[in-house]
Amino acid sequence: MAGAVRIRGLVKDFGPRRVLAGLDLDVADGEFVALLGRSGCGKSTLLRILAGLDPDVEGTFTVPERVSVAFQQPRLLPWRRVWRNITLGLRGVDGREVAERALAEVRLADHADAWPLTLSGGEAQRVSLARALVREPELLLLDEPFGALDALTRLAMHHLVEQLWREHRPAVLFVTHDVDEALLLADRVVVLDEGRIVAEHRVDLPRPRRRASFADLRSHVLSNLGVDDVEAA
Ligand SMILES: Nc1ncnc2c1ncn2[C@@H]1O[C@H](COP(=O)(O)OP(=O)(O)OP(=O)(O)O)[C@@H](O)[C@H]1O
Repeated sequence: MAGAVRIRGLVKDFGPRRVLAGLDLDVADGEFVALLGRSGCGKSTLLRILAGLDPDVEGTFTVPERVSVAFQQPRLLPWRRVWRNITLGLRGVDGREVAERALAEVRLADHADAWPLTLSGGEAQRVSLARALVREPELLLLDEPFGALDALTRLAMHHLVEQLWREHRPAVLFVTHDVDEALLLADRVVVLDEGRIVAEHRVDLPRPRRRASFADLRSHVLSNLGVDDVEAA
């Protein structure tokens, strides 16, 4: 297989500020990769570039044909019902039926006719995931999708994302600040700093994972991020 993502020597400048400095990264078909790094290190910039939202770069990258994105804020259109938000831009399909199927997958089967402003944060984020899924992405770009959610809703979303990934098997590039979240979900954790990948860790643990199973790896990743693991023994 050609691989889902291949990035070589990617450089991105905002004026005099170099945000990506010759970044290389591969993501295999169906692989779940978490991208960690300090605030402002260029994670969202990288995702925006891969999503085709910022063509002004140097270097090369290839992504598959079907790429979907979900952001920290669900970005639903408040004047369209939930099902219309999901199918917006999809052509040649029975939108209602496709939306209902996707909503059932994110456990919101009875919310097709709801208005976005009546949804909780977790529900809106699940609609955002459904909208990403109906495009049957080969690559799913998730930019801190649970960053704005409370801890319990986050836990439920971890299970849901893992299950959806298992069923659909897109490659995933998942930006998060949460090391535990990365180790719970990803096949590989990569750490970005100074515009390049500075460390990577394969997470060879069976799923579903427990936090206790990755305590050592957690300390290691945190030290790559320049943070002491206060929970370490
Ligand atoms: N459109 C823009 N114009 C100018 N500078 C920008 C623009 N977008 C991002 N930047 C700068 O590029 C750097 C990287 O931003 P980016 O949003 O990619 O970081 P991040 O790693 O996703 O941060 P966070 O974890 O806080 O979301 C930051 O210094 C930011 O200020």
